[in-house]
Amino acid sequence: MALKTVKIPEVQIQVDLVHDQPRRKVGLMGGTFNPPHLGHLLVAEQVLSQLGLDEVIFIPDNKPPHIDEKKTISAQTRLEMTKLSIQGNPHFSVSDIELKRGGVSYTYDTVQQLRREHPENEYYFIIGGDMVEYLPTWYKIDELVKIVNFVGVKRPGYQLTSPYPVLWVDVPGFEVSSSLIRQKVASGCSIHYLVRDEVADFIKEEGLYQDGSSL
Ligand SMILES: Nc1ncnc2c1ncn2[C@@H]1O[C@H](COP(=O)(O)OP(=O)(O)OP(=O)(O)O)[C@@H](O)[C@H]1O
Ligand SMILES: O=C(O)c1ccc[n+]([C@@H]2O[C@H](COP(=O)([O-])O)[C@@H](O)[C@H]2O)c1
Repeated sequence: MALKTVKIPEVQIQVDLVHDQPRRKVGLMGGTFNPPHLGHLLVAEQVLSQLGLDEVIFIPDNKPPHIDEKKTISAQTRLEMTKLSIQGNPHFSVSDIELKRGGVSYTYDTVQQLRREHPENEYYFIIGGDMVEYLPTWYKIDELVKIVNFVGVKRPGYQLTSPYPVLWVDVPGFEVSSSLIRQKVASGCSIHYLVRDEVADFIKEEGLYQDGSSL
């Protein structure tokens, strides 16, 4: 059989690299993490697996919008403890985006910045059930709900309705909080099994929370 070479005219194909790829589902776990405890890890892991997220990024705030700053230790120290807390989980990471930006850490600013840097991602902001009733007070909340999915983690004793769309996730209740950890350290009580060993060691080595001034 005789073969003939045929010249095909050049065709220009434009591929939309952003929207032709499946969007990555990224969870954001914002917090003061003063200190990070096993409740944070339990919640992040459950949300990751129940919603089929690709990863969860822990974001320690620089200046929390609604917390008395005097009770908070340095952002750098909280960042360091958060890194220790997530060690070994390939789906977890820690971002210093709010520390680098400085000032009060509004979630709207953080999500906008992340969307600019990673337009391929779809974001899920994880909040404890205790936070949901305060959503109406958040900075630029009407715009924020349009660019992020809020995931509410059911926490016993807190209101489970919100004027804004919230994706509710059932997580076994584990009533640990950073305030409880600070109280236990100040009163010389064990925090074993409430925080990662690495975090407990760090708190001890640095002498954090011992004088009760951060209660
Ligand atoms: N045990 C828990 N179960 C479910 N969600 C939690 C739990 N602890 C904290 N969260 C949620 O994790 C996020 C970050 O919390 P944060 O760092 O302020 O810790 P916290 O334990 O609530 O701190 P504090 O006791 O100092 O108020 C918030 O959305 C909070 O509601
Ligand atoms: O943007 C806001 O107005 C806003 C108000 C309250 C809380 N947040 C964020 O919610 C996360 C949990 O807050 P907190 O106070 O429980 O540590 C943390 O990332 C905060 O920056 C954000």
